Amino acid sequence: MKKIGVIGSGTMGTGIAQVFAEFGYEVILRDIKEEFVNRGIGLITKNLNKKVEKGTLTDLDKNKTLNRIKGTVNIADLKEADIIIEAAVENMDMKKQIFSELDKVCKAEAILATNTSSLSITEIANATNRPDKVIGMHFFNPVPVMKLVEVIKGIATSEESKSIIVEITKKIDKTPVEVDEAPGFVVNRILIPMINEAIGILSDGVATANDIDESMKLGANHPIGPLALADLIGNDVCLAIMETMHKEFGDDKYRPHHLLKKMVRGGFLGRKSGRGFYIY
Ligand SMILES: CC(=O)CC(=O)SCCNC(=O)CCNC(=O)[C@H](O)C(C)(C)COP(=O)(O)OP(=O)(O)OC[C@H]1O[C@@H](n2cnc3c(N)ncnc32)[C@H](O)[C@@H]1OP(=O)(O)O
Ligand SMILES: NC(=O)C1=CN([C@@H]2O[C@H](COP(=O)(O)OP(=O)(O)OC[C@H]3O[C@@H](n4cnc5c(N)ncnc54)[C@H](O)[C@@H]3O)[C@@H](O)[C@H]2O)C=CC1
Repeated sequence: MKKIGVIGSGTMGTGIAQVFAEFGYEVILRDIKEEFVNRGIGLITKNLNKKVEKGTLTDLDKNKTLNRIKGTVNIADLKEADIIIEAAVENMDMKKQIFSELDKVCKAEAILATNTSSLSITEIANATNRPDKVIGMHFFNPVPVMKLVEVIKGIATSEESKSIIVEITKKIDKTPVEVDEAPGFVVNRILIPMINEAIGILSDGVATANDIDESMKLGANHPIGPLALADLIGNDVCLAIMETMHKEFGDDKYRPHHLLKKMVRGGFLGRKSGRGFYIY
């Protein structure tokens, strides 16, 4: 069975690590600081404890799952991984830096996947000497619940790499959808401008945050409203996606709302910082 490396133990990296471990894969979870790694493993433990409380997981299986996850701050520990999934911050320069480091330490045959929400796979791949083995593997938040994985080939990604990612996506009980490289791919090109519009409605004083969210829940049957969703995703991530789409398409319909920028500048990032459109 393949060994999985995960880069970044934040919102997405912890979800990805948890799901692979639950399906029996050995996982190496890497972040830049010991405290971040521990926080990530703490989050996974909390999630698994909830399942034990609900009676959908035994204590024994919880411990087996946790034992399959090894935390590290040392990127060289990823040398044993067959597939590495990068889920660090949504910033092209950072991703290029990470992929160039991964290219040096990982096995020649290892596939380097990115969970980017909007960035060019081709550009990330160009930071490595193995662009045929670099691919987009875009999970959705919360990873343990959401079934979709967008699989995105860059200009040089091989069919073989794509097949391996499609296959492993099915093995963890997710549904892969093949998507051509384009800013924001499919889901985020629809979803994030909707969130941006909701922020505009809030800023215009048309309705309160609660009423905007209630409206979309009751009037459009969304599971949660757009502002609660922004808090779940992270306002920094939403802003980064809008900025990428704005820059890449050159179309002002993707201009990030100034209130979104203000929230991020103030550290109102959503659930992960304890405060966004709501307080947590
Ligand atoms: C930005 C990007 O690049 C891409 C993206 O991810 S965009 C964001 C995509 N995600 C969405 O749109 C999510 C929309 N929201 C939802 O689907 C739902 O609100 C939700 C699934 C998150 C929560 O569902 P809910 O009915 O509101 O709450 P709740 O009853 O507490 O949870 C439902 C189930 O999900 C589980 N769950 C909720 N949050 C979870 C989390 N963070 N981790 C693990 N499991 C979670 C709960 O444990 C519960 O499980 P059971 O059915 O086994 O009891
Ligand atoms: N939040 C969401 O709903 C979704 C986010 N994504 C994408 O996933 C990626 C991660 O997003 P989140 O988990 O939300 O971010 P986050 O901010 O919750 O976590 C990012 C983590 O990466 C770590 N990190 C930064 N540089 C690193 C490095 N060089 N090596 C290892 N770890 C490093 C940070 O310390 C942090 O713990 C981004 O590219 C984002 O666009 C994709 C789907 C959904």
